[in-house]
Amino acid sequence: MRIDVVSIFPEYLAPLDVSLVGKARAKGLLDVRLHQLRDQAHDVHRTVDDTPYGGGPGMVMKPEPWAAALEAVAPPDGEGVPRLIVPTPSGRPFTQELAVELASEPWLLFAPARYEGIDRRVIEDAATRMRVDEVSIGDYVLAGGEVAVLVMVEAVARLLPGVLGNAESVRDDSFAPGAMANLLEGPVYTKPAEWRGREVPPVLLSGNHGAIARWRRDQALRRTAENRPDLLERLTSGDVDKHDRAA
Ligand SMILES: NC(=O)c1ccno1
Repeated sequence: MRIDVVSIFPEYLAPLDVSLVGKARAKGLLDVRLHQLRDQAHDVHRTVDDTPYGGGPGMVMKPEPWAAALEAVAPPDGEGVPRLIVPTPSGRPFTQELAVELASEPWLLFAPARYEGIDRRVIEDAATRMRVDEVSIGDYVLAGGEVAVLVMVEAVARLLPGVLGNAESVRDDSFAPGAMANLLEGPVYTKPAEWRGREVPPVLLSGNHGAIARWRRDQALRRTAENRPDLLERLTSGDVDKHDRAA
């Protein structure tokens, strides 16, 4: 997978050099390229923003530098077309399901905005050439989209074959498609079996895989009921025993 990020703060994406994503890049599983938006602003101050039409606070990111930056990354007559992801509080929710979908894309291009956002015409113009998703990582406002890019790149990269040491752990993720869809992951334990007077649940030491699986699902249902009752509403009645729902 190729990932391009255009930003006025490409240094904000430095964490993509370390840990899981850094190792994936070193293994050649991920090709991450960072681009400075200001390189496409040719006035003496390399200006990328201006006052908003219609008035109001803040500044809006100008269309010309962004259009030039996106076309420099993905020339209209070039080979292949990226999927453009624009982080914004007003976007569709970023979910594990969307992360799985994006992990199947060969090329993602992220356009994190600063200020009050990017002139709308940039999105409309790009949509004539590539798929554009405006995506929110949560119901809050950040100073810029770079942090959202870090979140999305990590969530997507860990799903790529060969990135995680144990591909099985993706299957049991919270929200993972399949058995865990709409369920939070339950508690986890490791050695020692007793620590500060607290014992590991005996079922986890039993070696009874069926009982362990049932216990884990029960714990997932309980944690979901406690922390995200809204998710339980999405589960079909067949998934959740009435007793568990009331738990
Ligand atoms: N909530 C978000 O995804 C976001 C992106 C930029 N600012 O906030």
